[in-house]
Amino acid sequence: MAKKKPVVVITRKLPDVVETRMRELFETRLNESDRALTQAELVEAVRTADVLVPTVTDRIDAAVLSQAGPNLKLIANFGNGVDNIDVSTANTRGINVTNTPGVLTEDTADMTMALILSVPRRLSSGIKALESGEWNGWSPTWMLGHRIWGKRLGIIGMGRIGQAVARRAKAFGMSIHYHNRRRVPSHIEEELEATYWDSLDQMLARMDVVSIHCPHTPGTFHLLSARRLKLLKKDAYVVNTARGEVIDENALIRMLEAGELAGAGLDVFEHEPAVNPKLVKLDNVLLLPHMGSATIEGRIEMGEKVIINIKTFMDGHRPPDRVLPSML
Ligand SMILES: O=CC(=O)O
Repeated sequence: MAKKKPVVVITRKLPDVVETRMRELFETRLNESDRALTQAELVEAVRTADVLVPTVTDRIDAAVLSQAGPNLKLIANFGNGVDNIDVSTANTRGINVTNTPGVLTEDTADMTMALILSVPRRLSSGIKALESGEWNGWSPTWMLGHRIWGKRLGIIGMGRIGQAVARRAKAFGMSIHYHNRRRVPSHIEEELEATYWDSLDQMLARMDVVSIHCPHTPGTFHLLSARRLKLLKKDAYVVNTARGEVIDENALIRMLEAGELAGAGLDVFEHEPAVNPKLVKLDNVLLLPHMGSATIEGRIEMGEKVIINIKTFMDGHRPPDRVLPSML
């Protein structure tokens, strides 16, 4: 008798090729509407699924997990960050969690580099000025930004994405500095000519641009606190393509409004999808709607990773991208 296919509940619309392959392999339940599920709908999903495929927009907390049916054995996140999932509770309940690392590294690093280049060079203000008809022609003193070449980039979180950003920034003539829980292997430091700062505070005080690449965990919540933001130079820029919660957004806004920071490039926000209207009003910011990994190629590869994780797990093996609470 053929083995029963696992019931896989997918919370959001995924690329067509991914959904087609999922349908071939699993008893797949899709969300045709592409709106985020309500908490009640999520509870219904975990009650009935063998495997849940959530995304960053689904909060799989202890309350949701407490409603999980006996068949739920795997949460295969369509995404790299797993701060949307209570991994410890899942673990205690015998539910495995996987993510999709690696495949969105280069795309997210590209988007980060785009922000690192765009904010100091005032791309957003320039575009607005041109579109509103404000531009009267070239002027020696109009719309001046800051040079990138020769500036110091401070990377917070030197994992895959942090390193990919460092590689790009080095090619643009920036010097690379980083703070990380652990020092990266010396051959990587040498390749990137990167300086390690054990003290985040000391690094912040010296940087021209600071870019965040650590995950959001209880330990990194508001890592860039009001106190730490004040350590930055007045002409420094902050870039965030990681998670909004890593920065105290209200403190950042106050500093940008007061001219105590030169500008910010943000792809993520503390209360997504809400964006603080005060941020939108600022002209020294470039804001993007969480697009860091938004490439067709990347999203298909993320889907392939999800499929491999489910398939491997269902075949009785350890899924390649298993996330353990100790890794966070
Ligand atoms: O932000 C997106 C992800 O973590 O995959």
